[in-house]
Amino acid sequence: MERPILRLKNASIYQGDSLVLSNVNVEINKGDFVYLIGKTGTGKSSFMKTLYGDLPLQEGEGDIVDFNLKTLKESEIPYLRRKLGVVFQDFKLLTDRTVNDNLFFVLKATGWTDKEKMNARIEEVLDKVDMKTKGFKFPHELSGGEQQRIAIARALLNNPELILADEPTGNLDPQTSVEVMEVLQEINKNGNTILMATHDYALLLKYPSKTLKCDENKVYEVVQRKN
Ligand SMILES: Nc1ncnc2c1ncn2[C@@H]1O[C@H](COP(=O)(O)OP(=O)(O)OP(=O)(O)O)[C@@H](O)[C@H]1O
Repeated sequence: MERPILRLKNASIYQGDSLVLSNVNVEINKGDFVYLIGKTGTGKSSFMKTLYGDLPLQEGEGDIVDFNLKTLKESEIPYLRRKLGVVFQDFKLLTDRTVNDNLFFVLKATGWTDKEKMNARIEEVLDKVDMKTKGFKFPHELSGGEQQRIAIARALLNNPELILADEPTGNLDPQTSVEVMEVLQEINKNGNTILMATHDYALLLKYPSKTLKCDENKVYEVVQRKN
């Protein structure tokens, strides 16, 4: 069997000295779409941050896209992030440049040099999120849902093995959330693995999938009722 994309074993996650999650055992396999739910302050963001190297894993074991989180060095973090696509609630687009230049910036920063290939890749990812005609726009000229679709396109640039989306619909109205979710579903159908933290139970009901819940310092899988 293929190795899981993410595997945490007896992992404990701390913010400073305080324990946020203990004894976490989680596996995510290629092609999975997994939700991470839980009340505010239960540790969803801390969990995500540990996965993209923003919080060190202090206890237990963790392997993600072939990196060992326990022994991860500061200098390895950029390489880990290249194999991950991270999407945030507040989009985090650079406001002083167009969509194309936002995407170009990331390609350049991750070692791409051939202009033709860069432009072709930008067109490809914009097409995946149905934003091919909006490359010349500045972020402030786009709606929240459109900005999030650009952020998803940006996450796809380097063909990530795993997409980590932390409350990607948190700033969007229900209709726009569904549109962004459709994009994520489509990307998942095309083979991308996605872990998405969310508060939005309506999305969970509409698009049921494997669900992990943070509660009382633990992470456990929720069995969804089918009715
Ligand atoms: N930078 C930090 N320094 C210290 N404590 C923190 C920090 N960030 C979060 N915490 C604490 O860690 C715990 C988990 O917070 P976290 O942000 O991971 O929860 P969350 O489930 O993502 O919440 P939300 O849904 O509100 O984003 C909380 O008790 C929070 O106060």
